[in-house]
Amino acid sequence: MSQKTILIAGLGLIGGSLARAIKLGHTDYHVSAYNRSQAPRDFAIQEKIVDEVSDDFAALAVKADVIILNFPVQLSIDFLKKLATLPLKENVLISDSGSTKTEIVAAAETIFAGKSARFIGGHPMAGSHKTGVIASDELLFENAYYILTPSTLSEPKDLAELKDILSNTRAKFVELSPKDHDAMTAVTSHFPHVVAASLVNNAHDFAQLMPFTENLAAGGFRDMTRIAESSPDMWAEILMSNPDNIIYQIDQFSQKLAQIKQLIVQRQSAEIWDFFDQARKLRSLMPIHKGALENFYDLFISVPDKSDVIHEVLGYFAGHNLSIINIKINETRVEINGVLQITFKTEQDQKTAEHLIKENSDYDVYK
Ligand SMILES: NC(=O)C1=CN([C@@H]2O[C@H](COP(=O)(O)OP(=O)(O)OC[C@H]3O[C@@H](n4cnc5c(N)ncnc54)[C@H](O)[C@@H]3O)[C@@H](O)[C@H]2O)C=CC1
Ligand SMILES: O=C(O)C(=O)Cc1ccc(O)cc1
Repeated sequence: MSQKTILIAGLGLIGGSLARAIKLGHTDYHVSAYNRSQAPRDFAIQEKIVDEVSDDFAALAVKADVIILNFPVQLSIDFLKKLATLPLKENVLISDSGSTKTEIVAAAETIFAGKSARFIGGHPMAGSHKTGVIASDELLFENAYYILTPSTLSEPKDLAELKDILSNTRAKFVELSPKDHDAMTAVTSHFPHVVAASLVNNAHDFAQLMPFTENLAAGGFRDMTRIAESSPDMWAEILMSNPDNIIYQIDQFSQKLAQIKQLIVQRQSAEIWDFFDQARKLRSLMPIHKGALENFYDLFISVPDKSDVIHEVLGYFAGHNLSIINIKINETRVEINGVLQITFKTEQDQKTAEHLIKENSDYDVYK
């Protein structure tokens, strides 16, 4: 154990979650936090998320051994520039949590060329559409990938040091080049946010003609658009920071839409079936089915909206000694089925439970 001062700059959802995890994992560390506004600072002290808070970035930065920037991407680059003007500690280790990596790593390499500061880009691949320290959670990154992008300002021992500092996030660390990171996250994160926002805007436009439309949005629309409630500040910056990869995805996607449109125009029902079947098979093979809790096994049960349904389903398992890790019921509405999600520790328990539910009820069960 070593005494270190860790500065969390930006006490929002990500900064707050990192601070919580770091402090819980390393009680010997002094964790300080910069935030421009007072309410998050007061909250963080009250909740014992950090040891010290201030709106004086420079004063905290010069005392820090490790600095993690948790701002919208472009602002983190501005803060890197500020850091370069300060008498920082020798060999200070700097990282960030931004959703794009090429721009910030290139900026750090230029800004700190010839200085002793070390820089490693970071991106925890978990989060929420919510913002702010109030939504922060020390388990936010558990089992999620945490991408680290080394730079010319870092060596393997620096990576090991950063992983140790972040170890209590319980994330899975992966090293990628900034370029590969930005290409891949454009597909799985940045472009889907563009689609979600477009779906909502599209429904709204159509509702100008037929106002009842929005009332008919069901579970599928809700699942596909939750992230449209994300912060516009953050997403505008992400698009500006990774434009070429996102434009490429928009072009690829436009081609896919044009293809399916053509199939519909030509009434090619067999090909349309193949289009959906291919997606269904591919999705079932994607690692997202393991969720954040890799190696845990989920069952999704379509259940009626009644108060004792969890009791009822658990009753089917009586005497089978199944290890259940988590039970969650997604929002249900009167007369509409809800989804009961039960997470098991082993595949065998998942199979047994599936069998028992099918034997005792006519509920649909999915993995
Ligand atoms: N929200 C998410 O799900 C994820 C976000 N990220 C990245 O993490 C970074 C932080 O995002 P969140 O914590 O979600 O956002 P947030 O909105 O919860 O927090 C942003 C922080 O930046 C500060 N800030 C904003 N403008 C400022 C300014 N002009 N001067 C000083 N401070 C300012 C705010 O006070 C706040 O502390 C972003 O770069 C984002 O791309 C990465 C992974 C997941
Ligand atoms: O809300 C969600 O599900 C997200 O997609 C969270 C998220 C947002 C930004 C990132 O860079 C990584 C993860």
